[in-house]
Amino acid sequence: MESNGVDEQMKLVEGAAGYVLEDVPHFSDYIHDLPTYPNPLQSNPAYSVVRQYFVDEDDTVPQKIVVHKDTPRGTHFRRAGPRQKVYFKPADVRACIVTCGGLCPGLNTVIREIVCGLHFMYGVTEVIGVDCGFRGFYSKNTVTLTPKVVSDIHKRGGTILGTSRGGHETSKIVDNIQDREINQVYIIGGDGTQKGASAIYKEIRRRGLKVAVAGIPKTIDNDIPVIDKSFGFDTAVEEAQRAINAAHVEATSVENGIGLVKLMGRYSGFIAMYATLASRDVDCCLIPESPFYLEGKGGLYEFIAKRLRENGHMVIVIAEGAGQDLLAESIEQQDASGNKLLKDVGLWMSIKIKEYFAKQSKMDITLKYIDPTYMIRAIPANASDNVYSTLLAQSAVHGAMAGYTGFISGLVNGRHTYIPLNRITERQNKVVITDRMWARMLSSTNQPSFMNPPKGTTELAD
Ligand SMILES: Nc1ncnc2c1ncn2[C@@H]1O[C@H](COP(=O)(O)OP(=O)(O)OP(=O)(O)O)[C@@H](O)[C@H]1O
Ligand SMILES: O=P(O)(O)OC[C@H]1O[C@](O)(CO)[C@@H](O)[C@@H]1O
Ligand SMILES: [Mg+2]
Repeated sequence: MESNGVDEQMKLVEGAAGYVLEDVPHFSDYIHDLPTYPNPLQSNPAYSVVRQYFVDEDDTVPQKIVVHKDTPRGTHFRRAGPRQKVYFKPADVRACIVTCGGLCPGLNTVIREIVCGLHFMYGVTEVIGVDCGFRGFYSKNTVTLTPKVVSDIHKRGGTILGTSRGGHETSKIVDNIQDREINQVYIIGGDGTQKGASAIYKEIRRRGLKVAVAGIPKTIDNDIPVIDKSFGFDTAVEEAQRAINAAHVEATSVENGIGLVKLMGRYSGFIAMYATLASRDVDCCLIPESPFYLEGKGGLYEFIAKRLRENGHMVIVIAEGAGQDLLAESIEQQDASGNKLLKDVGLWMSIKIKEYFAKQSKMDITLKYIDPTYMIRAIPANASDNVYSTLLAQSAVHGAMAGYTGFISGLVNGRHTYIPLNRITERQNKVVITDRMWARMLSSTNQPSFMNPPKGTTELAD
């Protein structure tokens, strides 16, 4: 295999039969003659007995696992896990952890397992937590993190470090990293955060510092590409069921009852789609990727009337980013990170539906609007997300100790991998409405496809 490095962000290795490894940066790419040390896990009583515990340097994971006999082998990512050699003496490591962006179940588990992984697997004792996101590097104090401090934080929602949006000033952050003599930076956050991590990595590399930057992607919206799913997503979907159940109970307890539930999902409707598929009680699921309209043939009002005539009740799930184009207010607002601030489509829709049926006077409806938005992300991770978060954190620790940098720890086709930061920040993951999953969802609800809005439909311009 021959290295074909394109620039510091694209490190491609090509092999026979169209094999491509999208490799992650390593200290040795820009600092020469660094000493290495045997991995302390070799003498760890828990791990020393494991056969083949260390990952073979040549192990890679394919991005596409469905292939045809003549297709090229395609893109691969480096397999995560401990290496025989490490690039840090444990006593020299000074690590820091920061959490940014919105909350997500599992954040505390990731923090806990970075601290415990460094401590128990590698004998690293100096770990600090940065208070309240990126801006905490230069405007806040740090907290000392030990296994004792983090021992039961995985049972709590939120992040013990605090989080924030905005406030990313790359050179001030890197100055601070240098001043504090930090040499491993663990950055937990969504797409915005990982763009910030990428900027920090580039500046560190420009200054020629031996500082590893490891990202752990976090997003309940599941909007980060390449990875199978984000930690916390399953917990959020599970919690969303409780709101949908309540909406169903309310709707079935009255004549012509409608339960309307708004779920998170700014640009991607994964939570709404999976919660709908899981529940089987939902009659209509509306997401940002699939435009809809209210009036006329094939519209939402017509469908609601039909379902109420057939079943006497219905449940609608709407992702917060759906139908934003239909709302009247026009001034677009942004949060501190530059994300679009959404209008409350759930409240708007509940008013529109009530007004429509009141005007029609053919059917008396009772609509209950449930907005569990923050409840689905402010809870602790469920069991499977706890295990998943633990493995992501441990992979990040193994990668940083092995001298990798500018990478995220992510699951690809069920295998833990290291993915270059630029690969996950170049686009957002979205529900593809021409894929089978959306078709499965449509066939479970039997809702209209909203593909053919009648000409002159007022809601489209309303
Ligand atoms: N392009 C960028 N370059 C540098 N920093 C960025 C960039 N975009 C966002 N950030 C920083 O990353 C942090 C988090 O970003 P943001 O608020 O968008 O959340 P996020 O990580 O995308 O998580 P969520 O999915 O919850 O929105 C903020 O401090 C923000 O300033
Ligand atoms: O109100 P906040 O915390 O700024 O964030 C809300 C956004 O964060 C997310 O939960 C993503 O983390 C989105 O679903 C939501 O739009
Ligand atoms: Mg984001």
